[in-house]
Parts: sequence; C-alpha cells; structure tokens
Amino acid sequence: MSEREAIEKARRIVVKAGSSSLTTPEGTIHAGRIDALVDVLAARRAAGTEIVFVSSGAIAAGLGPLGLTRRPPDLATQQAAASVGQGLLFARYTTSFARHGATVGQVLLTADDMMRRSHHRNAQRTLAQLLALGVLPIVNENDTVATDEIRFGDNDRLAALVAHLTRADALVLLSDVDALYTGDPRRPGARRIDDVRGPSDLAGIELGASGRVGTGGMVTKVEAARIAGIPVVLTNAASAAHALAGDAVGTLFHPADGRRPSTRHLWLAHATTGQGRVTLDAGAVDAVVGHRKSLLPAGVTGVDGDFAAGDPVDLCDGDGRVVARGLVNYDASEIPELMGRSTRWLARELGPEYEREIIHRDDLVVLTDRRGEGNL
Ligand SMILES: Nc1ncnc2c1ncn2[C@@H]1O[C@H](COP(=O)(O)OP(=O)(O)O)[C@@H](O)[C@H]1O
Ligand SMILES: N[C@@H](CCC(=O)OP(=O)(O)O)C(=O)O
Repeated sequence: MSEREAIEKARRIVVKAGSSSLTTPEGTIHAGRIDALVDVLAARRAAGTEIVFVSSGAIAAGLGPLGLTRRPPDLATQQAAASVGQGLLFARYTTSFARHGATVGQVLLTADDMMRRSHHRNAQRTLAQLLALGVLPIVNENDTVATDEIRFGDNDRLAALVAHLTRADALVLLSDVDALYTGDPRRPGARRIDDVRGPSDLAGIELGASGRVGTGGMVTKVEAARIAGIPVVLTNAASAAHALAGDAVGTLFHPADGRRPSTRHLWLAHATTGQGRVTLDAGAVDAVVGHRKSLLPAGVTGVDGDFAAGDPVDLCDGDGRVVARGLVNYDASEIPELMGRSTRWLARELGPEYEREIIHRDDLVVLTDRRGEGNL
C-alpha cells in the first residue's frame, strides 16, 4: 500500500490547521473557511474515520475583538488575545460541526501534559475516551497559562505529538501554502517539492519565516513531519479534501523506518529547552550517550542555572557541547554537594534518599551520537 493509500484508508487521522487558514487579516474568525474545512472533516468522520483536529488561531482570532492590528510581541497580551479568541473559535466549531450532527470536545494541552508521565496518560485517556464516545476532539495549546519557558509556541510539533499520543495513522498539516517549496514561495523562483523521503531531500531548502499570524513557518512543519513517524501531508486548507482522499496534493513526507521513540522522549528532545546545564566527565558521557545509562552524581563535574527537581536540563560534555537532555531529580543548589560522589557514599553520609540518580535513563534523551550527529 502506498503512503497516499494509507492516508485514504486511515482509521484515525490528526488534521492541523494554521492560524492563517482560519482567521482574517483583521484578526477575526474566517467563518466561511472554517465551515468549508468542517464540511471536509465531518464528511471523513461520517465515512468512519476518527478525526482529531488541532486548531491554531486563538491568538489571531482574539486580535480584532481587542482592537489589535497585529500579533502582540509580549506574552501577557498574547495570552489575553488567546483567552478571547479560543472561546470564539470553539463556539464557531461547535455551531459549525452541529450542522453535521457532530459533537466536539475542547482539549487544551500544555507542554507539561506531554512530558510528565501522569499528565501524559491523563491526556491520552481523555482523547481516547472522547473518540470512544464519538466526540471529535479539537486540540490547541493552552496559551492562556503557558509561559515562554514551557510553551510549544507552534501547533505543528504539538500536532505531531498528538498523533503519537492517539496512535494516529496519518497527519495532515494545513497551511496557507499548498506545499513545501525550495524557498519562500512569496519570492520568485521557488520550486514545489512533492515528496520528502529523508534529510537529503531537504538539503539546500530554505525553511523561511512564517506568515503574518502564524508561528514557526516551515521549520516546525518539517520538524513535525520528522517527529510524527507516520505519513504526513502538508498542503493548504483548500486542498484538505484531496489530501484526506489520498490524492497527490501538497508535499508528502514519508516516515523513516525504525522504531518510534516514546512521546515523552520526543517532547524532551523537541519541545523543551533546558532550564540549566549539568557538565559530565568523559566516563559519564560514554555511559549516557554510548550505553544509554542513567546519570549518576559521580560523573558530574559542574552545574549551571537555577532549576528545580523535575525540570528539563541539558547535559554537556567537557567541551560544552549539549549531548543529552533529561528531567533532573535534584534542585540545582543540591548538586554541588553530590558531584563526584558515589551513590553508596551519598546514601551512607546523607541518607538513603540520596541513593538516586541525577537523571534516570527513562527520563533522558540523547541528542547526539558519539560522532556528534543528532539522533532524534
Ligand atoms: N520553503 C518554504 N516553502 C513553503 N512555505 C514557506 C517556505 N519558507 C517560508 N514559507 C512561508 O511559511 C508560511 C507558512 O507558515 P506559518 O505562517 O507558520 O503557517 P501556519 O499559520 O499555517 O502554521 C507560508 O505562508 C510561506 O510564506
Ligand atoms: N496556540 C496558538 C497557535 C500558534 C500559531 O500561531 O500556530 P500556527 O498558526 O499553526 O503557526 C494559537 O492558537 O494562537
């Protein structure tokens, strides 16, 4: 079965639409476009496919009602716009899907929901239950509470992680461009790319900045396709029906062969920034990178930053290169006392609660192999 056929026959699909496809340049909801897209999603759902819809546009749809003419640069105003826009957006979806007798459920996720095991299972259960009840989940980032540090910021990677979370068969990314081009299609000379089979198909391509209201441009879309591990089609909202039918529209990203990493590991690698740095000696780099072992206090030579237990931190080698990222078990202030000590010594001198790793291997992703190449 070709990948296009796989999309046509998929039993569960995540569809993501960008702000520019759903809102007007004046910062209001584009009702006509929303209805047209809803018609396509409802038709596919009526044909027996489960759809999870990831909708951007909360910030963009809140601009007009707040009298703003452009996306505000500061987080607080973005959050306020999202608070206004998300309500309007969801109200529109509820009405629009009701025309087809479909019930929708709002799911607002934070990056934390993808990372922490308990939250992650919770989000997964909620989405599964909505689908089991015949409800069409509409997902967005919870922009009103997400801060800069913990924010996805773009919904492309969020959609890829939701595709993991729901074990979807395909992901369709709808934007205001009909495909990936060799450069920004607003400039002359850019050529359309039909298929991306691996990194070599992306060599030399300019993944330039986003449009007026979107975030991330093509960079986050390409990254989403890499994260997803399933067939991904990138096209414009007007081509949604063709994309879902498996027609040759847009750009098809073919999934790479091999095991799919866990959603939490993908989140750690792609959607977090380290809140600090821990420096490793050569033996610890070898254990963590080469043998996928936990990081023990004995292999730590330095610590920077003001992080708390549970935060993501970058692990660096002696030359300052980031080799891995993980969720740390200690506050930054606790680590200097533990550095270079064996866990047995720590347990004897400080108590049994100190006989734990700095970072457990289940909470660690390696960002480079020993030749210095990225592997996630
Ligand atoms: N190589 C490229 N191919 C296609 N589009 C590109 C490219 N580089 C930059 N772009 C721009 O990316 C924009 C889409 O990104 P973005 O605004 O983030 O979309 P969305 O809101 O749909 O997520 C397009 O309008 C296009 O002008
Ligand atoms: N969560 C944000 C989405 C951020 C954004 O602009 O995403 P996109 O338009 O998909 O590039 C919102 O709803 O406004």
